[in-house]
Amino acid sequence: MAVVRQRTAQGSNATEIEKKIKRGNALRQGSAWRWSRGSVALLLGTLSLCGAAVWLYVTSLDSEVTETLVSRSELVSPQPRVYAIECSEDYENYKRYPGCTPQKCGRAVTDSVVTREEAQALRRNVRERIQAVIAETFDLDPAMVYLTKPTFFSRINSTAAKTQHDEYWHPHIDKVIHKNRTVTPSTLDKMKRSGTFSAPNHAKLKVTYGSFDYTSLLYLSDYGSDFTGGRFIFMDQNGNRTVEPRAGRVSFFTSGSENLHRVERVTWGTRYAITVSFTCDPAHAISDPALP
Ligand SMILES: O=C(O)CCC(=O)C(=O)O
Ligand SMILES: [Fe+2]
Repeated sequence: MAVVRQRTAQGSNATEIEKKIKRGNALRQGSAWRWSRGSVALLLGTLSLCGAAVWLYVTSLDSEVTETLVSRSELVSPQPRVYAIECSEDYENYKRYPGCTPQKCGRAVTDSVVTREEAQALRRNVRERIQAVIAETFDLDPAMVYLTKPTFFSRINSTAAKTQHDEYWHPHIDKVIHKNRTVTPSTLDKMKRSGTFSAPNHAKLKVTYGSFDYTSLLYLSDYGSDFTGGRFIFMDQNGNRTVEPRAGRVSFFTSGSENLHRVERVTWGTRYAITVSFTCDPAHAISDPALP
């Protein structure tokens, strides 16, 4: 009897132990499951945080951009895409040259004047073709529109600017402003509204180039794949409008304060462009520079 009882006791002990083991296993499995679910959630949380940080970084590179006029991937051909805008009052302060001084103002972009291959090869006759498309777009006599200086090649990367002229990201207008005359009230108003007015900017506005009347830019590299940042930004009263560089793209505009602009800082890679400028004043005309 005693033996049986002992056996029974042993048997019931074994069952208890088995149960405990099973309970222990179940608990361990449960906590392992909870643990792995927790890790997945943590991983997902971290990934989404990283994603959000990257997105914030990319979008904050230039959060002022409100509209892209022409994106890198578009091909504007055969006709230029023209955005007409009202001419600023500046022109009233300058001598008017019939057949050249802007009567209609605006900005335009074309990918068909220079091919990507030609942009890469920097062919000589680029100037005539740009001059022709400007004359056609703004109803000018091409013979009355002269190449002027500076017409230059620019190479921009993310290294620090060496001189003030390398600080291409400041808002500016290309047409010269006489030393003792300040920008027109409407330009100032535009700058104040867009939050870009500051004393140094104001000073810079007085020291841009010579007597540009039409500015053109021939881009030699692609936004997004050759470099990041570096979009061209028109700073309008009601928002900013960008042109994304693309090899072979020619962007051109009247050089008055109707076209206040800047270039975003280049954050990666190298951006190549040629600024080709035109004047109406024969006194500021130059002959074709030899291209490299
Ligand atoms: O390179 C550009 O897109 C614009 C440069 C510019 O604004 C200028 O040369 O005045
Ligand atoms: Fe400019």
